[in-house]
Formats: sequence, structure tokens, C-alpha cells
Amino acid sequence: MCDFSSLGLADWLVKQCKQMGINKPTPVQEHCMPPILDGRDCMGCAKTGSGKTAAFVLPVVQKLSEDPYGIFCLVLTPTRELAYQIAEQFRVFGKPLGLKDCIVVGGMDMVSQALELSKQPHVVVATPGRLADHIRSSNTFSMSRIQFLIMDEADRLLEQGCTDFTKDLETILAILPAKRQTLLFSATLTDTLHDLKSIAMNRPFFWESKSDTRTVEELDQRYILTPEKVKDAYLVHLIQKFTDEHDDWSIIVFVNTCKDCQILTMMMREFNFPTISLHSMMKQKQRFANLAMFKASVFKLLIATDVASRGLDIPTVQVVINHNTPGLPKIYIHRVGRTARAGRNGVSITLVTQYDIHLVQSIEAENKTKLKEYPVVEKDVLKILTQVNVTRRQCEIKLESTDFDEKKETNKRKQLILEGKDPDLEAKRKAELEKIRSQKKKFKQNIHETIEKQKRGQLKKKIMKRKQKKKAGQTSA
Ligand SMILES: Nc1ncnc2c1ncn2[C@@H]1O[C@H](COP(=O)(O)OP(=O)(O)OP(=O)(O)O)[C@@H](O)[C@H]1O
Repeated sequence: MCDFSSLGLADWLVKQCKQMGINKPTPVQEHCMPPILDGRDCMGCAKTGSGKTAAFVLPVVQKLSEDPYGIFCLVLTPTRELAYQIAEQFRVFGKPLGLKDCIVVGGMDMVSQALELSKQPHVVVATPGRLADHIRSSNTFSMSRIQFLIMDEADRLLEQGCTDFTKDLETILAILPAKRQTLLFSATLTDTLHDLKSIAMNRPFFWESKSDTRTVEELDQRYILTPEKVKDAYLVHLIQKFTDEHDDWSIIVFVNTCKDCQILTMMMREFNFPTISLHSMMKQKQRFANLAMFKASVFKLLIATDVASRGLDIPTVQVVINHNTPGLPKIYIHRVGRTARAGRNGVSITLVTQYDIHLVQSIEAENKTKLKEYPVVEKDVLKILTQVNVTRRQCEIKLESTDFDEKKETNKRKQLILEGKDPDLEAKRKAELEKIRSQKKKFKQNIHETIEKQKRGQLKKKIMKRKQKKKAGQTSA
């Protein structure tokens, strides 16, 4: 049987693992640690909650112990909360070494970060935007001797989504030495493999967990088909049911927008569920505080946008509810992966409207899993429908009386300016895109309606023919 020692891990680190209850390597650790210790670049793709973090932290800490200097390792990650989580793992495993880390993320004081960077910590864990800002604005630190570059959630860092890291990554990569080890990890690497190969060029070792499905077996994946207007009532019903039945369960509800996050949080509080939220329009200190309270189970219901969908490791989360069906299978994988971690069980429930059925189908096809219907007594949901919808309206009105939308607009403009774009031009471009999208949607709808009409017509004809035949048979008899 494989153990950490046989993978080449030093005794003191094996002991450190044991102290954390980590006794046997998971497959991603078993396969990726030896090539990393051997000096190779590595791309590791394994399911959510399978121990990818330790798969890169342990070899780096071991190598650091052999030749300690700062800055030895740079870790890049897409979200600020994840940066703190990864830094904590380095701190715990590297405690006997006196490992010094520095976290460089947006929303926190830049001056104190610059000061910490100048003290040459062993490990820097950063989000790309803020680190690139430091590189552009100061020369108090050097990364020219780093031994390791790690990109956690590497596919997210490279994709050009709503937050595009490309420019910042270029700035960062430009100051790193070519001779280094590059380690790339994610539960969904495959789509970006081509781009990743141009970053990891040192005899790259690629490992992907072999499995028929892309989600873990311990996860019970469900859906509820609901009209848009009944969604919130289902949500309240589900949360009531889970909190009544299991007082130690924590629940994450994923929503599409910051505004929805805010409204649903207000609503859940109206229904007396102690709730907190996490989204990108909140002040960073509040984000950290809320997450800490959720982790400590002070609050057991978290309403979050996709800022919480990747990497967060909270063992008490038993249920993930998707208030909206994720538009991409990849987003679905990361969201539902917040439960059923490290061999534990978990449930995910996706609320699906009739317009989202094609999204569920592509999630099922991509992940090679069928979602099962979650049984609900419909009349119990209908009983609370009016109350829930009135409460939503009240919360919407309450939110409208604050400057939430205004703040959102200002934040968006600031972000665009920082990205070197013209906010007015961008707005125009977006409006044009939206127009094309809605025309396409209308066109699709028309085709769908025509096909349905034709089908109905054919069916009518068939029935008529059958009736006529029957009649003819009766008269000839
Ligand atoms: N060998 C092991 N044995 C038991 N538990 C482990 C082992 N390695 C890691 N863990 C634990 O498993 C949990 C999940 O690990 P981790 O957060 O690294 O998952 P991940 O693969 O990075 O997931 P994600 O893709 O969601 O980021 C953590 O709580 C971690 O402490």
C-alpha cells in the first residue's frame, strides 16, 4: 500500500500530515508528488475535494526545507478567500520550518502588503490583479529566484471570463525566472490544456484522475423543475426542511448576481434563517468575516455568487443549492464540489426552469451523470408561495431605497478604467451584443414554435385519419 514516505516525503512532514489526520495519500497526491519532488512541472486534474492543495504544498515545503530562502514560491489563485485558505495550508505544514508567507490580494491595504513583500517571505500567495499592481508600482521585492510557480484553479486563471486575468498574468510571468517548476491544478483542466502547456514547459507531467464521471460518487445530485416565480418558495421550503431535520448541516445557496445574493439574504432573514452572504460587491473585510463565521458554523446558511464556487473547503457543508442553473458544466462542477469533500456525503439540488432544461442536459452530458428529481410535496410549496413572493417584493423595494445599484455601476466603471477600457464604449458594445443575443433568442423561439405547430398539425391529421378509417369500417360493416 502506498504511503507518504514511499512517495519521497521526509519523516518530519509525514509526522506533520499525521497530526492533521492525513495518513494515506489520495490518488492525486500519490501520482503528482513524486514528479514534483523529482523537479518536473506538473499539471494535476482531479475531482473537487480530492486533496489537490496538499499535493502541491507538501513537495514545495519539503524542497524549501532543503534550501530555504525567500521568495521561494509564488502561488496564484483566482479568489481572495482561496488565497487565505492556501496560505493557511503552507503555514500548517511548514510550521516546523518557521515558514513565512505573505498574502497579496485586492481589497486589503497595499502599503502593508508591500512592506511584507520586502521582507522576502518564503511563500507568496496572491490574486493576479493585486500582485501585478505591486509589480507595476514598486521595486521593493524580487521574484527572480523563485523555484516554484503554482497556479491553483489554473483553468480559471487562464480563461477570459468576466474577470480576465490575462494582462496581469503577462506582467507577473515577465518577472519570473524561466528556470522554475510550474505546477498547475484544478478539477477542470482539460479545456485549457493547450494554453497551460505553454506555461509549464519543464518536462511537464500530466495526471488526470480516471473516472467515468467528473463529480464525486458521494454526491447525490438532484434537480427540481419549477416555474421561475415559484423558485424562491421552493428554496424557502428546502431550507426549512433541512434546518428542521439536521441542526448540524451547513448549506450554501449559489445565485447568479450580487443583487440576487443581497435580496435572497434579506429574504432568508425575514424567514428567520440566520443567513450571511458572500459576493464581490461587499467590502473585503466583511467577506472574510462572513466566511469565517460560516466556517465556524455561527451561521449555517450562506448565500453566495460564484466568488465562493471554487476551492473553498468547508467540511460542514452538506447541501449545495443552485438557485440558478449554471450556464456552464464547469461552473456546476465547482459549485456542487463545495459539498461531499474528502470522502464525505453531500447533496446538491439545482432549481431548473423550463428555459434551463438544455443547460441541465449539457451538464449531464459533460459530467456523464444523470441528475435525479428531488421529491417535494408541491402543495406545501404552494402554501407559502404568496408569502414568499410578497417578501421578495418587500426586500427588492428595501434594496432599491439603498444605493446598491449605484455602487454597482461605480464599481463596474472603476474596474473597466483599471483594465484600460472606456466604460461608455464598453456599455455601447454590451448593448449591441445584448440586442444580437435577444434577436437570436427570438429567432430560436420562433423556430421552436413553428416546429411545435407543425407537430400539433400532424398529430391532428393523424387523429382525423384514424377517425375517418374507423367510421368507414363501421359503415361497411
Ligand atoms: N491524504 C488525505 N487524507 C485525508 N484528507 C485529506 C488528504 N489530503 C487532503 N485532505 C483533506 O481533504 C480536504 C479537501 O482538500 P482540498 O481542499 O485540497 O481539495 P481540492 O482537491 O483542492 O478541491 P477543489 O477542487 O474543490 O479545490 C481538505 O480538508 C484536506 O485537509
